[in-house]
Amino acid sequence: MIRAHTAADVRTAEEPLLAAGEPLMDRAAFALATHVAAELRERGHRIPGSVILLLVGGGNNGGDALFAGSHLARRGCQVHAAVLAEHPHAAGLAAARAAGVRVHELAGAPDLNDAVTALARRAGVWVDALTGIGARAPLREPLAGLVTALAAERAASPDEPVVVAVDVPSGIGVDDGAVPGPVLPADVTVTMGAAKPGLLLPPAAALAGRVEVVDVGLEGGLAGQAPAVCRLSATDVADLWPLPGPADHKYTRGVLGVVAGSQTYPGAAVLAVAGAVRTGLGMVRYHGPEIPTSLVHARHPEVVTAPGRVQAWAIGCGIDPDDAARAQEMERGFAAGLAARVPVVLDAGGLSLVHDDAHADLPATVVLTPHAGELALLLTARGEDTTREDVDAAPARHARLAAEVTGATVLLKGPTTVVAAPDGPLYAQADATPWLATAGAGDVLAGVLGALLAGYGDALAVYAEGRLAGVPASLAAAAAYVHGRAARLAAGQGTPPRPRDVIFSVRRASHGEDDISRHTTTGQGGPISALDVAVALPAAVAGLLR
Ligand SMILES: NC(=O)C1=CN([C@@H]2O[C@H](COP(=O)(O)OP(=O)(O)OC[C@H]3O[C@@H](n4cnc5c(N)ncnc54)[C@H](OP(=O)(O)O)[C@@H]3O)[C@@H](O)[C@H]2O)[C@@H](O)CC1
Ligand SMILES: [K+]
Repeated sequence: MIRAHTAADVRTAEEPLLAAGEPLMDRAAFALATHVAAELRERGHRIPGSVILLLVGGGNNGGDALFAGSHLARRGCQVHAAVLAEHPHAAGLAAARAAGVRVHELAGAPDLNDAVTALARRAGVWVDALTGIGARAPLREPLAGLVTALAAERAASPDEPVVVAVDVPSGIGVDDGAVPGPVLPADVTVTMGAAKPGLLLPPAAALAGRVEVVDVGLEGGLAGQAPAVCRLSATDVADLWPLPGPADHKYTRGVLGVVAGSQTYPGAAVLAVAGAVRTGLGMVRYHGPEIPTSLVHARHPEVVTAPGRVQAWAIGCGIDPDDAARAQEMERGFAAGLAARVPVVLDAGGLSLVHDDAHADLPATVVLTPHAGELALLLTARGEDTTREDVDAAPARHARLAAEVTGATVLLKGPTTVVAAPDGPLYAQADATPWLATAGAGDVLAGVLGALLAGYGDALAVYAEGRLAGVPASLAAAAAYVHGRAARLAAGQGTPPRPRDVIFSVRRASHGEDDISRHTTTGQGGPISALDVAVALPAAVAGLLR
């Protein structure tokens, strides 16, 4: 699991180490230099003679780059430092000069953008060390204008330079993933001590490139701090998976009640049921009108239509809330779920059930699965005026707000899926493929999540007593992971990345570098349908349980 910690938590963890004289910046700088060298090697460049440009701000983030630059200069690189602050890190500057780094003091220069762009044109690697966790986004002028000019220069450059961000791409919201102003998109972000929330959360995460976490010795200090954002890996999902035992039967494995599909949108029923059945559970009880029922039975003869006890509900896929009969059926299922205190997934039309506060203060075992537009509608209906654009600009904040307003857990669908409960960490899962943006994919996800929740059976009913606090959110993140993994398999793109907590350990003198966002199989993949995703689910689950 990747655990991302806020800037404040990182500072709290580093304080006693700095007071004890631990050389945190040396570790950070050495790892940064090693990663820059690795990028050069990976692109087939020799390290001696390579031209590197450091973009140096006035804080310790700039200090990291200056010390790293001195290592690289000693390895024969031609290193230029564009120093953009009046008072850069003094020791870093001295070390850089001593090692032969060419220092260009450009703070206050009238032709700043031209001067830096001219240096940038000659360099194969740009190291973005303008600001790190000590800065408040957005970047101020003149750095904002400079970053805009460099981003344009890079986009126009025929042999794209590699951009390595130090700790975070300068200008992102470190704690919330916001992008309130210009940011130079990075190929790699080398982050110190722990991942930061903005490296996992949309929209900033998309500007961080591959994220490398450097162990500088903070893990002890961070162990007592709850992470702000988590990302599950295959191992975490496998640990959460409800495995059937020899004594299990269909009722103990979990029964899911599904209220999905309508005469107008019958296919949604098939997809939601397929998602559930192929994720694995004891049984599905389907509640719907004639056409969707016969389609469901044609594909899944094992599905039962008789009413009876269930351990979870999935409600709303393919249902127009204006369809009075279907709306009544949704309400019946929801009320039954709440009364029995079993988990309920509300998707698509089912979200209308929480547009008013008739069901105020829901338990976190109710999981809402909106996309950005549906979340904006829900928040607006609950008195928090919100547009789709607002949600896109700050997905995590709005998912958390919806969780606080309703009490429910919220899984906000998107290229990176964000899960928020009223408390506890956020989850940010980026396991899927752009091919998954296709009709019906959300119906399959509702089925996957319903099956997982049903698999926990009545255990989740005690959630109200707090024994399994946080489990609905982690199961929602696990559902997003498996859904994404199945989509990648279906699209021929292999499995999602395998994140690890610490990738590069300087203190352990490890040279076993890896990264947290490189996929095991690359390639563009190919188109998929929602049904393809459902079909790939058993293989996706089997692969992760191996
Ligand atoms: N965690 C760890 O283990 C380790 C962390 N380390 C490193 O320390 C970094 C944190 O360093 P830090 O605290 O010195 O702050 P930093 O990010 O350089 O920013 C301050 C500078 O930015 C400027 N500035 C601020 N806002 C701005 C804006 N909107 N727009 C423009 N400028 C703005 C501000 O100027 P001022 O506002 O003061 O005029 C000042 O010059 C951290 O990210 C990591 O890289 C390693 O060295 C050791 C191990
Ligand atoms: K930076």
